[in-house]
Amino acid sequence: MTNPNVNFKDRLRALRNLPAFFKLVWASGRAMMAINIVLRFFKAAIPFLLLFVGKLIIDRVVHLNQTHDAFAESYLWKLVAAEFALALLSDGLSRAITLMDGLLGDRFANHTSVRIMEHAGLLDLDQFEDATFYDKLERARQQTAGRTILLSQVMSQVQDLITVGFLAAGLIAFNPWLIILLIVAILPAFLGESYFNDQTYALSRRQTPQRRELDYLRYIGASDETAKEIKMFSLSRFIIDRFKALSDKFYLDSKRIAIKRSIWGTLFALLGSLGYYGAYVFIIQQTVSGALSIGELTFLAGSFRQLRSLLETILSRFTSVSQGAIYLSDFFDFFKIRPRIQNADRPLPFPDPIQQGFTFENVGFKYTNSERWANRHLHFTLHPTEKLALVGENGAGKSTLVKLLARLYDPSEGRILLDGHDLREYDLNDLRKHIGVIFQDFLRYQMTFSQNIAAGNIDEQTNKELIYRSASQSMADELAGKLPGGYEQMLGRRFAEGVELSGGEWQKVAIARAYMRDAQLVILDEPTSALDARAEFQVFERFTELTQGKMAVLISHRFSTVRMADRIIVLDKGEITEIGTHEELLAKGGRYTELFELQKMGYQ
Ligand SMILES: Nc1ncnc2c1ncn2[C@@H]1O[C@H](COP(=O)(O)OP(=O)(O)OP(=O)(O)O)[C@@H](O)[C@H]1O
Repeated sequence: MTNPNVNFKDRLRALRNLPAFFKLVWASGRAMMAINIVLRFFKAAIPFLLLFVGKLIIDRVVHLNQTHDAFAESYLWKLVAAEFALALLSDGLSRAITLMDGLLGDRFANHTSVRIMEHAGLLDLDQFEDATFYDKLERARQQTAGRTILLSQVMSQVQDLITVGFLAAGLIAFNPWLIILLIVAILPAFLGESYFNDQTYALSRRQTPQRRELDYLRYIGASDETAKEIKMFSLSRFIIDRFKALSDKFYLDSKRIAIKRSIWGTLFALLGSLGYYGAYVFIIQQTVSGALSIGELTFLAGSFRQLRSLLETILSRFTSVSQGAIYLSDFFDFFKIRPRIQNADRPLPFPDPIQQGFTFENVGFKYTNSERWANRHLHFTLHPTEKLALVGENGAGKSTLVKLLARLYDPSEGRILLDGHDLREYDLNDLRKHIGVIFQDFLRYQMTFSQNIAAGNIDEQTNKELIYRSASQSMADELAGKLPGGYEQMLGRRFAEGVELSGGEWQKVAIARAYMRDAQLVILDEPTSALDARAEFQVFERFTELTQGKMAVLISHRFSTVRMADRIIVLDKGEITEIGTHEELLAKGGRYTELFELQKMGYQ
């Protein structure tokens, strides 16, 4: 993790993110951004113009008090009309700017959310399993609202700087020392502000993992998916207590900084007021002595007051802009994460049909966050048209093996060949298209029955015939007949009118996904565990029939299913201990026989 302590230099450096940021904003709404800039430019000139016209009006009034000049009077009313017009314009511009900011902000938020999802879609499975990565993803995601605010902050900053330019020009024309007095009065407040922002940022970074935990607790504490278990185990209190302990700590840490900040802020504001009144006294003295007109007095006092508040706003906004820019680093850092599993420079097309099969050559694999080998010394070939079953106790490495086969991970040692070429040489998209996998923890999409099946090959989502056929092949079609909405029935409980399915029913729906694509290799990683013995037998019998001429890998703990395979691999602690047909393995009297006998006993 990067150092959570930031200093002024880091802040300035973070501003370098702004051009890339504005490029993104520009991409999400060109016309809106251009209009916004023009509006803000006009708005920037108005405070100066108002003060200036005000000065002219007062001087004219004073002049009229002394001489009754009809021409001067009509000029006075023109000035008043101009000031009124300026006030109206200012109001109109403010509203238009707020509207543009809001609309542009919404577009930008949508645009970046899409970019985050697109990028996340490219990343590797093991990157999602890494906590540091998750923190980055979380920060990138979380600050969507912050980035929208940053957008209008930067725009306002530029606008205010232009206004300062106008006002300062007027002030300098009168007395440049007033500007220096102004800066001296404001600087301490700025430094204090920036110090406390650094503290807040460091705190919020330190708290990211805990915030994730809080979100998680909030989720398991109150969600449709968790309610059943939480109730039965009476876990509610446990979760609430954990949530409270964490959130109280959060609160105390933030409170400490907020109090310190408020005390110092008051002191610094006092300094600012001293500076202002010093200048005010000076201007009054000059007016009394006759060096300035009353109009000039109001103009200068007004300019000084507005400059002070503008500069304070600009300086404190600088800390929040740079703060936002630092958060932007997190955002851009997320986009810098590159998937390790990538296409070769000149990728090979997936062989169609496969000639020699998949060969594991001394393949070993360790998960990034683990020291243990999940698979080791894997040596075997999966031949074309062969049905292979994987058997082993929990944690033996069966799922890992199939994830390697589908190239969700690359081996840590050894290699996997497909028709004599390393799997890494093939086009990834092509590979994924030709391999169909249904995992034990397949997703239960809170979508319609039909969409749940189409998920297996989303390009064919409108191909009703294919969807019906796949459902019938996995025996999910009987279920559709019973649902009130048929194939268009919403599944799950999250959305209105959704119907929840039983575990086994969900599994049949998931298996239908495997039939949606014409894959050359189909992997079923135990998606049948919730089916009753007869249903599982039927599902696999059909599966074997329907995938004739194709390669398949099956994982199941039921031997009635396993024995349907042409060959069986027995895994133990990640390594292959036996390999052969059901009969060969039984004849051997080894681990397979032992597991087989155990299960037989269970059925007696
Ligand atoms: N994402 C992961 N990160 C770290 N370790 C993991 C991960 N997934 C699995 N493992 C570890 O790798 C080993 C093999 O797990 P795998 O899921 O391949 O076993 P399995 O044979 O499929 O088990 P089961 O029959 O319970 O599904 C286990 O020790 C497990 O703890």
